[in-house]
Amino acid sequence: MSDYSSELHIALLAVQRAVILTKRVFNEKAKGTVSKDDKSPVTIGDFGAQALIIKAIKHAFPKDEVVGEEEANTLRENKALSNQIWELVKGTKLDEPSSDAALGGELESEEDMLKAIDQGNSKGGNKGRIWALDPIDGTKGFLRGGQYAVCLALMVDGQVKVGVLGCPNLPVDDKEPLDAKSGEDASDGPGRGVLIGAVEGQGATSRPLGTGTLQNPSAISMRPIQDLKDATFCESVEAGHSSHDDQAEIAKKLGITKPSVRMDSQAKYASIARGAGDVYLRLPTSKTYEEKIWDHAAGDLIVREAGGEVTDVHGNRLDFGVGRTLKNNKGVVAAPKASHNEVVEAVKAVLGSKAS
Ligand SMILES: Nc1ncnc2c1ncn2[C@@H]1O[C@H](COP(=O)(O)OS(=O)(=O)O)[C@@H](OP(=O)(O)O)[C@H]1O
Ligand SMILES: [Mg+2]
Repeated sequence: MSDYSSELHIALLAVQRAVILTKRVFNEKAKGTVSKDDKSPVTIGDFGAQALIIKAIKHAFPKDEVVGEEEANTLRENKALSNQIWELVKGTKLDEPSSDAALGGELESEEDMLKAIDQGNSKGGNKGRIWALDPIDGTKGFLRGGQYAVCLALMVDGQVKVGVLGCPNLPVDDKEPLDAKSGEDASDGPGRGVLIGAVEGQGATSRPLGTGTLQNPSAISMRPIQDLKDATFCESVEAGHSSHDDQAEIAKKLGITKPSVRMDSQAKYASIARGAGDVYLRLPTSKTYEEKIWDHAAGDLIVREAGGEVTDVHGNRLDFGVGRTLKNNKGVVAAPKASHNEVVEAVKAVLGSKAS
């Protein structure tokens, strides 16, 4: 039986390398959006980070498939854009040569970059080894200088086995509690950047985000919470992605008095997993939207390995084995194991009262 140590190692390094690129994109102000879709914009960093990570996975595990958020069609139709991304991607490497070599070194050409992006086209499913990749999750947060995450998870036969989240704008300190400002611009703050990982059955760990070597990991766990009324709960910044109104009503029902912490991306899963917050609520805003597996796979495992439970609004575990989306689930409820049931009951009560 695999202990997934080499998969975790490669995933941590690959995410580290991708973050070098996303930071360059941000700092060079080359962060303009490519897609006009207001709900989920795409930046040039999304394409570059996807290429770098897929190159690393395919080098280490050639037979594995990848479900990646982006595809290269737009770039093939827009040479200038493709070239702009290639100029950023080609110089991006880890500081430690042996770590970079473990990822297969640099992409060789612009065409190689486009091919790597398109290798994220797996249909997903419940057979074999499939990685779920979100090169920049929380793109709106990224653009604002707020929270974003580079997210990578390995699923085997539809079960998440390895999860990694690179959160460049979260504090390094696992115990720094969230406050109302945690989701705001943090791009230039000192002591920021954390890399979190988990392997099924082996717990979750964090270490500072580096640029080539992996520092010693610390075990992370959710905060023990005696009474839910003292909980800190996280939600999306975007009201279009999850229903702020329903979430406020649920919090009230649970007696939570602290204001919600709004932040973009899977930094929400990362934050509750390390005890900086307690509960993550993502209530559907539409009957038709299907959550994407790359927006949840790594966070789901990390929270569960840190002592939490993650389900949909009906209390069912998220099903990552049915394709590129979570079509069997609606919404997300993540909370410490001992309190999770109480949160789901409150969710059901609030949503149920609106059913008719
Ligand atoms: N309608 C709707 N409902 C739910 N979710 C949606 C919806 N539309 C988009 N998305 C996805 O939300 C991802 C980001 O979620 P966040 O909670 O971080 O929100 S946000 O960052 O504040 O936008 C975001 O991921 P990224 O595109 O990687 O940022 C989208 O995949
Ligand atoms: Mg996303």
